[in-house]
Amino acid sequence: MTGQRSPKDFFRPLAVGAPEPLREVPARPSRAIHFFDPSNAKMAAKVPQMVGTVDVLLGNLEDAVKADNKEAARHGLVQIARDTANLGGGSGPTQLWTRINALDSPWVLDDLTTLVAEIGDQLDVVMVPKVQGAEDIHYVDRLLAQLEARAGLTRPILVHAILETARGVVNIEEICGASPRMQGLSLGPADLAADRRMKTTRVGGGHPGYVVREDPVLTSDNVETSQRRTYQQDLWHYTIARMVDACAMHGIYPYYGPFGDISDPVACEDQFRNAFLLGCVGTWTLHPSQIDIARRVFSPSVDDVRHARRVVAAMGDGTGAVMLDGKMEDDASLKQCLVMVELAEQLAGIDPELKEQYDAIEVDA
Ligand SMILES: CC(=O)SCCNC(=O)CCNC(=O)[C@H](O)C(C)(C)COP(=O)(O)OP(=O)(O)OC[C@H]1O[C@@H](n2cnc3c(N)ncnc32)[C@H](O)[C@@H]1OP(=O)(O)O
Ligand SMILES: CC(=O)C(=O)O
Ligand SMILES: [Mg+2]
Repeated sequence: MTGQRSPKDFFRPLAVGAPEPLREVPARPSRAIHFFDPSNAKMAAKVPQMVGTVDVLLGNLEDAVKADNKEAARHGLVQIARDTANLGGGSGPTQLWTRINALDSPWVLDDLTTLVAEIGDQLDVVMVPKVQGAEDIHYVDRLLAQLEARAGLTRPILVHAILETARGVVNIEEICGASPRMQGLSLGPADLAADRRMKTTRVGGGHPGYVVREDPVLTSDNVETSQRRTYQQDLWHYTIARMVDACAMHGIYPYYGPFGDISDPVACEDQFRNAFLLGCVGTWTLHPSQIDIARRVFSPSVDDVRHARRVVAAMGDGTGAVMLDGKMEDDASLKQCLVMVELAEQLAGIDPELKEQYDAIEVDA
């Protein structure tokens, strides 16, 4: 593809002295990417006690941080990273991510130069907003390599793109494949809606006007018998499905994004669950009350793990077909069950409560 590195150069460091790019993106649990504003003293004070209770803590520097607080947020994040034990750095229970300012903003260069120099060894992933195409990832890729080399880092910092422009959606495959640093994609429903000129005013979630109406039921005299029901549809289905395919193709991870109606945990849970079922590995949490929802939704249920283990056991060498509870299982349903079993094992490795629940599962023949 034009502008892409040749296969032989794809995994070469982009600066002398920069760490070797990873061949495979580590599958680290990231059910909840919890956003906080490092310039908000009350939020910042809560961060140390959140380590170990949430998979990812993300210091947000972009939208939702007031322009006057941009520098305070950047320096606040450096301070928090330095002062908080077991936060980020490629191991430990909670990863440290940041969302930098947009690439055309006056703040982004200082965001990257400061953060990589000061806390690059702790920073696991840099989230880049409003990514339009591979050229944005190439810019960040080279700059990170130069800064990593200067800071003497031995582990590459990964990059996550937010899909929040129509052009970004159109270029989704080239964005995912632009660099071995690419860790994943998140949906940016608020900016994306504005860029597409959608007629919504929300941050993620459904809309009561986006419906399908059932056909009229007529009597033999051609009179309508009852009111026709409507069914609300998911505004984000198309975009999430594209993200899942593009990410799966490139071996990276898709995430839902923000659900702005903090006061509606039920609808929040539904949106998160749709994303989980379609293939997303996690979501953002904007408020502490959303963390438990994300953790619950993006961890396979005990019933699903029990069923998956039963299929694995029944399928023996993994070939052929068997009947379980009146249903046919074969190589393909086994593969789905293995996705569930592997995710459960991975999560049990970092979540003692889940480990206890999964360990207690008894699988009958
Ligand atoms: C479209 C996008 O770009 S989405 C991404 C950008 N947006 C964000 O990052 C938003 C992050 N979240 C927030 O700013 C806040 O949660 C808000 C503005 C939504 C609500 O904040 P508040 O009105 O303070 O909520 P609330 O009163 O319920 O907070 C309860 C407590 O939780 C704290 N809290 C709220 N949000 C967070 C958070 N994200 N992380 C840690 N603590 C938090 C509050 O400081 C408050 O602390 P206190 O008990 O010591 O007073
Ligand atoms: C997530 C985000 O930044 C947006 O929805 O615009
Ligand atoms: Mg946005």
